[in-house]
Amino acid sequence: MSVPLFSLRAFDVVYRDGAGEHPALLSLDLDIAAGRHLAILGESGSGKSTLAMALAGLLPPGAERRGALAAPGFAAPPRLGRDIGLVFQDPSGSLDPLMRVGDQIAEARRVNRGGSRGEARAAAEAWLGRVAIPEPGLAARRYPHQFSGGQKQRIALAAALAGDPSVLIADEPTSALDTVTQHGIVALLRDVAEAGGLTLIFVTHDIALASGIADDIAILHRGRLVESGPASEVFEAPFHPYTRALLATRLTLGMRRRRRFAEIDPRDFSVRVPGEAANG
Ligand SMILES: Nc1ncnc2c1ncn2[C@@H]1O[C@H](COP(=O)(O)OP(=O)(O)OP(=O)(O)O)[C@@H](O)[C@H]1O
Repeated sequence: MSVPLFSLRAFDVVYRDGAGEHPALLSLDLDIAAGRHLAILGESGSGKSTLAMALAGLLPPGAERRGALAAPGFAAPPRLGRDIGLVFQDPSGSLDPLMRVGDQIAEARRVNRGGSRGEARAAAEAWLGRVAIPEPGLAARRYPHQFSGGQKQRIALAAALAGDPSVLIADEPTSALDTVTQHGIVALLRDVAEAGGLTLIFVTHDIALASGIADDIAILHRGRLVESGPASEVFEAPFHPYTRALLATRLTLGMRRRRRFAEIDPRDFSVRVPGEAANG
């Protein structure tokens, strides 16, 4: 790999609160390559969001970092909005309900890239078009509540990209959406990342979505990186028993959601399909 965008070595994150210490990431060694699409995959609580927030420089004050997290692929320390765009699971959390969506995207443009108000407004409408919001000129004058959940996520994406970042971190951006809308958002993320030559870091618990978007995969389990590499290698020749178990659960992806990860026994990584013998 040429110079990685991000490089983590023996990287730990520990949360501390009144109830004690909660290790969220343990001894992570990972290089993230520029221009590729990385899916960070794992079940709930495995540390995916913690890793995404650490990369974005957004760990909360109570989080203690140890080890190294460097950004050698940037000329200067990366800045949120300008170098790194961020979208979350709930687009309402990143959109101001009292502000017209066009103004929000224009503001993100001006704060990060300067220019006149007119230029920023034009950029906002162009972005609304690029994320496939119909009638961008009219849409720009509407408020977030006047859009569907999927449209709001598209608008949040436009705001995240308005500052022309080179990296987009998407933390479970489709979890709150129905399946059809999910696939539309994933296709859009892939398209905008490809068109802009962006590095995409996509956090998900869903193997099917990860396999639809990722060049590279990093799999977390209980705060540890158990496997990482090109998606084709990880999916075709998984090395770690947890990855093999995770892929075995892929058979159940068409089934009810709650079954997906509950079937892996953390003690021996065997896969237990409810009502059947373990096949791990
Ligand atoms: N602010 C916090 N204070 C204390 N513990 C935290 C905090 N944030 C996360 N944790 C703990 O750190 C661990 C990793 O959490 P994290 O949110 O990174 O996992 P995740 O894989 O993104 O999970 P999910 O998919 O459910 O969002 C969990 O045990 C979680 O309870």
